[in-house]
Amino acid sequence: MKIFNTSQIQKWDAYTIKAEQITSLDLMERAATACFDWLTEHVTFHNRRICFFCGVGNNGGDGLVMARKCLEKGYAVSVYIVHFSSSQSEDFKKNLQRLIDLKATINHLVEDNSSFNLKESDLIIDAIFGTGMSRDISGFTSEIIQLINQTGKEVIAIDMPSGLSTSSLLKNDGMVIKASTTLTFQCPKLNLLLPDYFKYYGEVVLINIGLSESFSSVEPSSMFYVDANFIKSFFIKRKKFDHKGTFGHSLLIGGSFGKIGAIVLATKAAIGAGSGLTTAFIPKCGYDILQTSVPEAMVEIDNDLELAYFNYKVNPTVIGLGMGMGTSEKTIEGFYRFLKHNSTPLVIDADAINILSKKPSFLELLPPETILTPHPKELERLIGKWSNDYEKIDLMTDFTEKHNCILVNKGANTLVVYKKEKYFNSTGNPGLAKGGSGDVLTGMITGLLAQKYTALQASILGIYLHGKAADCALEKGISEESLTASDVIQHIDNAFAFFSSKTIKK
Ligand SMILES: NC(=O)C1=CN([C@@H]2O[C@H](COP(=O)(O)OP(=O)(O)OC[C@H]3O[C@@H](n4cnc5c(N)ncnc54)[C@H](OP(=O)(O)O)[C@@H]3O)[C@@H](O)[C@H]2O)[C@@H](O)CC1
Ligand SMILES: [K+]
Repeated sequence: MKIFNTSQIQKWDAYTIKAEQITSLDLMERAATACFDWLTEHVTFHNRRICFFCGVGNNGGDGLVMARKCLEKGYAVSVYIVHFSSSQSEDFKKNLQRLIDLKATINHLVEDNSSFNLKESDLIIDAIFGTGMSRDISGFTSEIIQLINQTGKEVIAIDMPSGLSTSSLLKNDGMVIKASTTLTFQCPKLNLLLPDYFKYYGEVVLINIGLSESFSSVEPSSMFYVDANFIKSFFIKRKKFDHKGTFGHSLLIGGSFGKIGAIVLATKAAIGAGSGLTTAFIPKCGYDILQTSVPEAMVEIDNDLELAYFNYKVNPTVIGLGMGMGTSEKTIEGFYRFLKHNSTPLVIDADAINILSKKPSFLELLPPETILTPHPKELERLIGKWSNDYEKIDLMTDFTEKHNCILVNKGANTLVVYKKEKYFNSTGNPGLAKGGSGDVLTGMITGLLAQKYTALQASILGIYLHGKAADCALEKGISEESLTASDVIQHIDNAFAFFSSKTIKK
């Protein structure tokens, strides 16, 4: 799914109105009804008042429609209009009149009369500003936002938490509604994916308001939300006469005394991701462990007791390396010699990334479109410090342009950056924040790259399936706390099933 900015969303809105021959008022009704439906499914109305804080633009209009629908159902409702401007949108005015016709009590908050009282059990709906928020909030509107935040009550934001723009740096930190849930329309917004603003947007729910799909297929964007439909657009299904040679040969290089587990996980994950043949190249101390724990893999060992010679004999399609590899002088020297002679596509993780950070001149030796999979600390060592998420994305962009590589920044909404293109993952859960998850991801991306996927596709498919496998594990009853990297490997099959399964009918 493409991620659009405010002006593109406004274009999309206008396009839908024209294509479907509906009015903007109809679209507002549709959007607010979808939010109301979500509320009725997810919120308890019993013994509870719903307090709508509405601006005077179309976001406020959405709030008014929702308030009307709540009143029609007999729910307890209070409406507060935040008069931040004397000009009101036409659709806001029409919906305000409809509420007045229903004899609803409307409270008007203005500069010199902006107080309100909330009760313990109140639920707040934030419909003050949506995508139209275009400048810093000041005066009594900012006081209202702060008062709402101070109540510490559950807040559901409509489209955007008021005060947060769709896709520009927040300059006035603190002047934004802190929502527990944000019901955003049609497509995710960049600021609803960035870790910096999580404290404002909380859980993000995409509300389909039926905007025209043909617009999003032609409107360009360099930012994408990686969901199931996106994966389907390039997923390769296996064919009857495919054989193991069709799916490449993955070589996983890594491991050191005490860290053989990392290479075991990566090797299993490459196999789980569909690699045709898989070899692990490790120090001798891991030989028995690998052969016993991954019988599907071939194993070769380094001439030294640690990884130093990189003297493997196989001829792989792709190499994934770094997991548990260590950063001793011998390993650094061996890695340098390896890079000098290697032309096989690479996926680089963990200690190999740390070596590249220490020896930036090695970066010139990477084959084109090498995939690097750093966690945030490794990323910082590689590209330098950033002071906000926008700066981080800029640094990642510059790095991938300079070195013609792909960066996979692991975390919630794992981000893949390839030059101007950015891909945010939609799958995964906090259970993945545990040692071993990264080794599994690198193994999976390596196994996918061994097949017929491009480096960018393998990265995107890898992050999606990795997160999906973790989600499937939770669906089977494993908790976020107890989820292990091995659980993720065990559920790769469930993750694939969304795209590749054939149901056998009896
Ligand atoms: N296609 C869709 O997705 C659909 C969207 N819909 C809904 O419409 C929402 C967008 O509505 P909107 O354009 O009227 O803007 P909104 O966010 O209500 O802001 C109101 C006005 O505030 C003003 N203003 C800005 N910053 C300010 C500030 N700091 N301090 C004071 N004033 C400030 C600014 O006016 P200005 O003063 O700049 O002329 C702006 O116009 C969207 O989020 C969604 O909820 C649905 O109804 C239908 C389908
Ligand atoms: K809002």
